[in-house]
Amino acid sequence: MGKTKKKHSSKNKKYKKNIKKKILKVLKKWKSKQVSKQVSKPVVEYEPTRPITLTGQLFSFRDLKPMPIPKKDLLGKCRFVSEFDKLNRIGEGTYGVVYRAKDKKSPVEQIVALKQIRMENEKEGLPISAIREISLLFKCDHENIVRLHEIVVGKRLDSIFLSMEYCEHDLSSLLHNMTTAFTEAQVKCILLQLLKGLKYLHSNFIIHRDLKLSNLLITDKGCLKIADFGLARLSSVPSKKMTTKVVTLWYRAPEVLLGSPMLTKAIDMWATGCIFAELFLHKPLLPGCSEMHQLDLIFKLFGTPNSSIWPEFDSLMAHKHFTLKPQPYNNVRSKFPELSDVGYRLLNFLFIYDPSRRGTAEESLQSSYFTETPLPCDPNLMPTFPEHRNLKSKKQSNQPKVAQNIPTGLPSLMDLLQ
Ligand SMILES: Nc1ncnc2c1ncn2[C@@H]1O[C@H](COP(=O)(O)OP(=O)(O)OP(=O)(O)O)[C@@H](O)[C@H]1O
Repeated sequence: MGKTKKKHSSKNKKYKKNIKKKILKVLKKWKSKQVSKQVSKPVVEYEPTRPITLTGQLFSFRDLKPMPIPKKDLLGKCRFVSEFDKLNRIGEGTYGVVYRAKDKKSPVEQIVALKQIRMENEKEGLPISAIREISLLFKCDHENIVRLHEIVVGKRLDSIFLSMEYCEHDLSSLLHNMTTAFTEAQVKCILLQLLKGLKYLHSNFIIHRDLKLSNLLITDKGCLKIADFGLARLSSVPSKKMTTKVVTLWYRAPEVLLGSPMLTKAIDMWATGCIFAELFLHKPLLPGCSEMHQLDLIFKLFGTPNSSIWPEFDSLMAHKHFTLKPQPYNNVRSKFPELSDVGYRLLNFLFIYDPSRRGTAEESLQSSYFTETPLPCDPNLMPTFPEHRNLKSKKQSNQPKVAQNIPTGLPSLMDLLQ
């Protein structure tokens, strides 16, 4: 009995082993068929002649299921820059050269701005400023924010361009070339559009961090566009620590100059105050030539702050090795004798020392400055200066650039999200 039982069980084992082997064989065959199907028929067509895929994998073999790529992520299909005719160079900044170019493939004449990313000192890929600019601009959809059409590539791996909507002027060169100042109705029109753009950015938790006249573009239809998002960041609630070396000196808020670790959207509002004043005066309000000089100019104009008007002030000053000359008065009124009382109130609202009390874009838009005469002019009635664009071959920015502490190399995801 015992012998026959043993015989049976060993037969069973052999039988099971054989079946297992067969199943495995069939499975293997089936799997390899699936893989070859995937290879010969990718879900996304990919032209091998195009050198760059800015997005990750095209499809995954892991689960043998194709991964559809959302249309907006099809950066692997970047067009070549040779599909554009470069017409002329229109600007040059710290992070790249900008060209006016014509899209040869567009059925209607389309002029774009091509900003070439400067890669000279980059050893590890795209600079962080470019990655920030691309990721934030792709998120934005507002008429007062410059539109990023697409990423365009050159033959070399390191030639990458942003193709953006073309704007006739930037406010810095426009102001530089104008013989007479903007009228108050025009100043209001520009300020209103800037505040609308900022309201959109701030409600999407984006802080621009480098607002200045040369980063405000104007189309030939008088529409203002906020540009240059190379320093912009996503803010978080509560606000995170950010590098303090942001915003070109003349537009830099006092909390940035004093090294506050918590930088908020209020730094954009201080810069907006400086821009408002500059448009009105036709010259920069606070043209400092060093950080100390900048602070000195601010305190002279707005009075020396103290902890009763700005609670954070004493703790910020505790680590400073300089003392302040007391200046008890706010001298703004004497600088703007022609500004109405409401206009003056709005200006002071943007220059409140305490960032948590400084005017926001949303609040400023409610100011009756925009409903009293002269009313803001219609953007279509803004002057167009076609001749000025040609005058501007190089960026005329004479603002001192203080080193902006920007790390180079490929950013981590955290960097992008900070
Ligand atoms: N979309 C555009 N249309 C027309 N001109 C543009 C456009 N984008 C940029 N420019 C011009 O190019 C100049 C430099 O562009 P941008 O500010 O984006 O470069 P950047 O290297 O980031 O400059 P920055 O040194 O100010 O950080 C602008 O001041 C403007 O004159």
